[in-house]
Amino acid sequence: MDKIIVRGGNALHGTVKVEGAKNAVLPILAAALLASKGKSTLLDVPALSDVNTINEVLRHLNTEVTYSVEENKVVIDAQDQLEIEAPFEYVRKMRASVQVMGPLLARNGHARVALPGGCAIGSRPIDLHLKGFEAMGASVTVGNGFIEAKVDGRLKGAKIYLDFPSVGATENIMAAATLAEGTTILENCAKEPEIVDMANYMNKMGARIKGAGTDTIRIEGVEHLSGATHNIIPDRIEAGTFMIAAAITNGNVLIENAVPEHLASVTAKLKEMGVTVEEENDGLRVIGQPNLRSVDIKTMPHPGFPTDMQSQMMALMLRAQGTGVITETVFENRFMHVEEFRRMNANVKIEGRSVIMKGPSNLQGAEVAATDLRAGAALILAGLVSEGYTQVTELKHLDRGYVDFHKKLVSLGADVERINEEVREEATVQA
Ligand SMILES: CC(=O)N[C@H]1[C@@H](OP(=O)(O)OP(=O)(O)OC[C@H]2O[C@@H](n3ccc(=O)[nH]c3=O)[C@H](O)[C@@H]2O)O[C@H](CO)[C@@H](O)[C@@H]1O
Ligand SMILES: C=C(OP(=O)(O)O)C(=O)O
Repeated sequence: MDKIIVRGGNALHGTVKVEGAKNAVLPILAAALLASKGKSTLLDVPALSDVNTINEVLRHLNTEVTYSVEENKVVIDAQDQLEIEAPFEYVRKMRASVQVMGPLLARNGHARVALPGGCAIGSRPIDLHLKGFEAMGASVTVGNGFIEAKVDGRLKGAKIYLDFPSVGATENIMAAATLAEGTTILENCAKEPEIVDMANYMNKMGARIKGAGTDTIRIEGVEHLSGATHNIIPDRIEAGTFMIAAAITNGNVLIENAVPEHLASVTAKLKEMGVTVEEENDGLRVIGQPNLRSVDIKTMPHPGFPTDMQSQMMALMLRAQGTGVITETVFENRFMHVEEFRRMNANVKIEGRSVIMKGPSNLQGAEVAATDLRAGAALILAGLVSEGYTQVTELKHLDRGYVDFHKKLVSLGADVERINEEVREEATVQA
């Protein structure tokens, strides 16, 4: 089992380059299933374990997927008749596998996807996705651990209002609607930059989508879509994580490829705390400052403060003066990292959906577990400013969303090492 060992104390300096966005590439790879003619070529694809998982799902569904990790490129040929089923072995590894449901239903008139179940951050139902498919004429049944959706002929365009601006539901319904008969109007939909990226890709395939990035999306269905070439947008959450790495260590880092508009809410909170954030031609420069002020933060759908930055921001807030409050409104249970922070001597407590921090905490190195993907990054960030050594385990979560996280930190001057415990034990036995 791998672990990352961090020795705190080094300020980070230099330039770090952001990869393509995990949350854009996953639904876009799923949408590649819509192309019954030609191949799709996706560029700037990050080398993440989640990308391997979705590629496996696509192969299982009878597409040909060629992945060149060195070139950050995936080519998908989905022209043959597709299979209909995404089994549990994939969905349990990665919930985003459910994003194949809309494209499969639209292309095959039939899709069977294993029920995703909950995960470390909450129960995460997909009722809104399913209501959307039903509104477009599909019949949806749940049984034996699967969700099955079927439609006779084509889906029908419909007016659909989402009770909550769910990212996944917006993407799944938008993809399904591209091949529906007539027009779909999706209201109160999610406005995340990844949705705009996915709509841009599908429009290149021949779809007719307008309004992505606003709260109403209008999709005029077409008869077929063709493969297209598309560059994935930069990962705003990876960028935000490195912004915090610079701020927390009192460093000075240029985060290359960061898109300022995608990070407006994160930048605003960092500035409110006293951190310097400057726009440069090729990204954002973050310059840490001593004596940070505590702030109050509420996670919200985009353009609000992203839930995927909540735990990293908590690491920074632990270092600020005074009382700060973070309220999580998007997921019901995204505070598993709080107990791990406490093991590092953090002064932090949970009250309902809020976490209250009285700072600054004198953080101490400890052995901690990455309870989810962003928690893993947040614990490493806290380790950068802790006394002594921090060991972070359960790195499979981190690898879902960060490419070479420890190597990038090392290139900025951090004292971070990734070790493989089994290899180390073997070496000890041999010695
Ligand atoms: C692969 C991907 O892009 N993942 C992102 C996506 O997840 P995901 O698409 O799963 O997130 P959603 O926006 O759908 O979920 C937000 C909230 O809505 C609830 N909900 C959602 C759908 C539904 O049918 N019913 C329902 O109740 C969820 O339980 C959750 O509490 O957006 C989240 C919110 O920005 C991010 O944290 C994830 O990183
Ligand atoms: C929660 C996240 O991702 P997923 O929806 O893939 O679990 C995340 O990226 O922080």
